[in-house]
Amino acid sequence: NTVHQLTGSGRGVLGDRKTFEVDHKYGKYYLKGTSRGGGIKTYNAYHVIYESQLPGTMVSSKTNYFLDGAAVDAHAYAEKVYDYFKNVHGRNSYDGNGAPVISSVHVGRNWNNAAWIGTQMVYGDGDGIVFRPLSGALDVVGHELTHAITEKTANLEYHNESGALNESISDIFGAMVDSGDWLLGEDVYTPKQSGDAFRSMSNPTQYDQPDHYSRYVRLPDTPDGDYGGVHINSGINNKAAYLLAEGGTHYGVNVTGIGRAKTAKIYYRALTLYLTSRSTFADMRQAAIKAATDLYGSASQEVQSVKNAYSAVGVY
Ligand SMILES: O=C(NO)[C@]12CC[C@H](CC1)C2
Ligand SMILES: [Ca+2]
Ligand SMILES: [Zn+2]
Repeated sequence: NTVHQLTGSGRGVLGDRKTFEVDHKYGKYYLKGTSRGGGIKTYNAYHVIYESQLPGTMVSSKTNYFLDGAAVDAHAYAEKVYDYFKNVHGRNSYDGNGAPVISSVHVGRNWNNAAWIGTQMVYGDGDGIVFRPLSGALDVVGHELTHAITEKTANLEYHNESGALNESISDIFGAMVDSGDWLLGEDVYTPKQSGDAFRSMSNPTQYDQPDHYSRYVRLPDTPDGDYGGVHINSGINNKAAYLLAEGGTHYGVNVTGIGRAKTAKIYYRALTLYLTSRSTFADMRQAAIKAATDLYGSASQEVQSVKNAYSAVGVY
């Protein structure tokens, strides 16, 4: 089915030039691609006050060159994340059935955050101190779209251990799509300070996350308690995933790395077939073992490494 793709271009948040699919109508170009599933569309929510006014106004330009860096990155990175899940995992959009991917940028006022709100992605501009516009990080876009996939599959409840797994799964696929490192948000975090990140999967403790179950942080299941510390305790499962891919010795336990690609396949299969809405960390260990067994056999190195990675972070 040859779809006539129109190509637009622009510079992203970091000033880097990129190209992406656009639409042309009534003499204007739009950030709307139709060749991926039900389409990828990017909106400007600058004037939006209430959530009911989302997504806002579809981003347009008189030419096929776009000047809004946050919009350029939200659109181009949504294409990359769509392509990753389609080409690597055979999944057609976040629902597996070609759901349109909708993003809004310039949401809120200097909002230091981004989110999947159940129907679309929303990105703040950041305050220029803590964050620059958050769609400028491919791992953030991957993180948010993975929340949508999780919601459509395991639907891990967003609190306590299942919520920490929900967060970790989003970090894992954010890191897989942004395949150069094990950091999260490094491209948009603290623009005035180089070399730091919002989270580290290779060394969660660097940004005050636990890297062992014995260090699990019990917090109230309230907004102020980060719903039981979902963005804190995700470090434990993040460390396990990092060890599974790269290997290492952690708290005296040796893990033989199996590489990023196999690690991604194990977590994708665990997420879509074995995890459920109330899965605990112990359930995560079993789901990963089952997925690795399906994929590589019960006597495989991959299965042994899954067991060792979870033992290394104190999850049995
Ligand atoms: O973890 C997150 N949301 O659940 C973050 C927080 C900062 C980045 C954008 C959104 C990641
Ligand atoms: Ca990264
Ligand atoms: Zn998240």
